[in-house]
Amino acid sequence: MHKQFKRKPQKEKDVIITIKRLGINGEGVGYYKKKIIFIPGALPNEVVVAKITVDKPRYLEGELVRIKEKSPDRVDFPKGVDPRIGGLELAHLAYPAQLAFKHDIVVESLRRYHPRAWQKYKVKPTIPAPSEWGYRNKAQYQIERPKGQTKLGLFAPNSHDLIDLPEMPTQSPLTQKIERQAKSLVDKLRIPIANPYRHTKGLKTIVVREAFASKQVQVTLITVGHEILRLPELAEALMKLDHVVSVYQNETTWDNPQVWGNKTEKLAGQNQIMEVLLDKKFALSPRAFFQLNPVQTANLYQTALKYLDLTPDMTLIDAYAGVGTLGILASDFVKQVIGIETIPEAVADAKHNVQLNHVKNADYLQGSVEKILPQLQKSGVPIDALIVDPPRTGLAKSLIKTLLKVQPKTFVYISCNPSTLAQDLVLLGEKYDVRVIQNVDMLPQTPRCECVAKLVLRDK
Ligand SMILES: C[S@@+](CC[C@H](N)C(=O)[O-])C[C@H]1O[C@@H](n2cnc3c(N)ncnc32)[C@H](O)[C@@H]1O
Repeated sequence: MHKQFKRKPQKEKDVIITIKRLGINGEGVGYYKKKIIFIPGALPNEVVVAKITVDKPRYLEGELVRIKEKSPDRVDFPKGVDPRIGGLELAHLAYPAQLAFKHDIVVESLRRYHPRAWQKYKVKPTIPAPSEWGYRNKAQYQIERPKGQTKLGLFAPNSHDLIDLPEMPTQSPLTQKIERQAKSLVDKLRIPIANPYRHTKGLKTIVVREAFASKQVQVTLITVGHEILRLPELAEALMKLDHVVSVYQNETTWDNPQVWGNKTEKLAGQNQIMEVLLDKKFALSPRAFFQLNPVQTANLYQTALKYLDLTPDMTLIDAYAGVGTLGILASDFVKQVIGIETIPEAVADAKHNVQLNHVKNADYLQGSVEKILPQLQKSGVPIDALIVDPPRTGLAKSLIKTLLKVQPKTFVYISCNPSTLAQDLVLLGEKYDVRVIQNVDMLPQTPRCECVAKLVLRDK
């Protein structure tokens, strides 16, 4: 008999762990036989029973079985909500402790990469979100039809389990309602659904975005393939729902690892939906980035504008501009704004938003900041003030080199990833000191951070 069959199956043993801290993904971190172990759902100072699920040379992963000693910061997970859903990693932690955790994550990132004089940085307490629940303006649900039954929802992490119409307490109620209604219409019209196993054409994802100020809703139907049976009828039916004013199709392919494909086409209604922030209007088309928590975005932008110390003689570069939000808000306080953004639709929205707000001193350029900023410098544009708001990957090394040459006098860095922020500050530390970092909680119940750092040129 093969050796494998002679051995008795080893029963997985439960282990007892004292949780020391939270990891960057919000999981409890402890040690078992000197090896680090990550246990989602466990909290600092708790003693828990866990089952080891992953055993790698450098770390372990465990599943929480039972809490032996409970943290005073533990709160009940929202009732009726599937705990496997992503985006609720901290929903079992009291909100003040979530804010403290987000502050500590920033300090830990600084400690890890130790940019010059980091101990002197003032890392301010996290600004709480006005609402801890119902704040998300966008729902992006996947669609499948196993055994003829339509399912629309979110995948449980690391699985092919699609949780159908999940109760999602951080999502705005209107976006959830439209997703539910969209599912019924897809079902009624028997719209073909893209099959992930057979790689067939059809509907793959339904994105619902709400502009909080106007209550206008835009629905984007992401499809594999272009010609999908009865899709125009679905668009018409969606337009009849309350609040829906715009329906688009975005086309993707099975080999695209991103949710969104490159081709976007309007099927019905308006081109954009209208959001309002700090008394300025922002028209949004489907692929343009917009913060997920519009109410808290006002606090984020006000912090950034305050740290910029703008004066009327300055030229401000709004780098990674999205639909032009920060530049348009800053335009009242400077001589000129130049925005830079890669996505053509976002640039078109930014230009449109400049006109909507009767702004006369702002223009938006399409392309990468890495390419366009050196061109602006060469053509003699004075780069007095700079705001960067990059994706999670942070700034490209080539851009940092350019910035160290250009040396804008006032410089604000908005970051959604404290780890890349700290790494970029190491390089920027050659010329810049950091005065203050303000964390703004954009996404309660998640471990995600958003920080605003104020950089000042060091006196030689
Ligand atoms: C985090 S969003 C910030 C958008 C905007 N500042 C806001 O607050 O709404 C980052 C934006 O940068 C754009 N982007 C990503 N890489 C870029 C690059 N290399 N150059 C210019 N824009 C880029 C993305 O398309 C996205 O709109």
